[in-house]
Amino acid sequence: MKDLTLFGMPIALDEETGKLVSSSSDIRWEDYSRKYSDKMEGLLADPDYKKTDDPYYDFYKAIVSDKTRTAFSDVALRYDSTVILPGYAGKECKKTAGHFHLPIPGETFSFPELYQVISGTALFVMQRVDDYKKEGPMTVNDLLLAEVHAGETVVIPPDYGHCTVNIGEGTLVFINLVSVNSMNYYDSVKQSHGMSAYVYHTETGYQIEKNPNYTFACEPKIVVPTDSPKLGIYKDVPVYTEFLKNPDLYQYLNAPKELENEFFAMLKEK
Ligand SMILES: O=P(O)(O)OC[C@H]1O[C@](O)(CO)[C@@H](O)[C@@H]1O
Repeated sequence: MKDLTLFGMPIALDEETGKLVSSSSDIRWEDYSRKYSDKMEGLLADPDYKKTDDPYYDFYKAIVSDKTRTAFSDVALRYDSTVILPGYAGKECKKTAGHFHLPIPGETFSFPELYQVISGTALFVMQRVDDYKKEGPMTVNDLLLAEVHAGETVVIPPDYGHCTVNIGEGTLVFINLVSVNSMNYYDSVKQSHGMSAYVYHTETGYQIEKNPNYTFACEPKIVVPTDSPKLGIYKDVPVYTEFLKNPDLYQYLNAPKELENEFFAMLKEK
């Protein structure tokens, strides 16, 4: 068992099964699901990779303790976790499917989403396109690849489609804080055979390749996150703990306009 102290609550990773385990009966998740490689069909760099028994990632929806449930529901935010298992599809690093968020009701832009890495190393692929519901090739106007290590946090800006890639050698565990009203849109990513950057494992780390099913009006930028007091983000401090101190500070996840620049300002080019 590996203790995952960055969760801010007693949750460990069972390294044999890759599953999260809570040592407190008070902590629950609303739902759990595991995605296997067959469900990634059409999203991978290699269209022929279809090993159906290869586990890709687990999703734990709405993790709360009885004591903290209302702190999250009062501000309409949800705390989930995703665990991407080790391994590769050919040479491609394992990743989540990827999606865009639909616009906030009554607005022209979508909900942002906060992610903190709990264990392992992630590359968050974040892409802004000309039209996320386009049927032909989407044009990428901005492509940010955020390298995020355990204890670090990134916020996906409104209107950026995103997926998370496991670029470490082991299991990647991360949490997200997101509006309960945020809805996902998958079709255009699926039709494009994944996000606009494919990430491959190499001897020295990882390598990026542009997905040929997109048109590019920009070059990919590798960035790293920094602390942001305005966003309640501090390296090695669990977002869960920080959120409970001041849930209202995280209202930017429901109403992002005022702090939007900060989502970009906290990212530094590598
Ligand atoms: O919905 P996808 O693209 O399979 O990815 C799952 C991801 O989406 C979320 O469910 C919430 O937006 C994340 O917690 C998770 O990492």
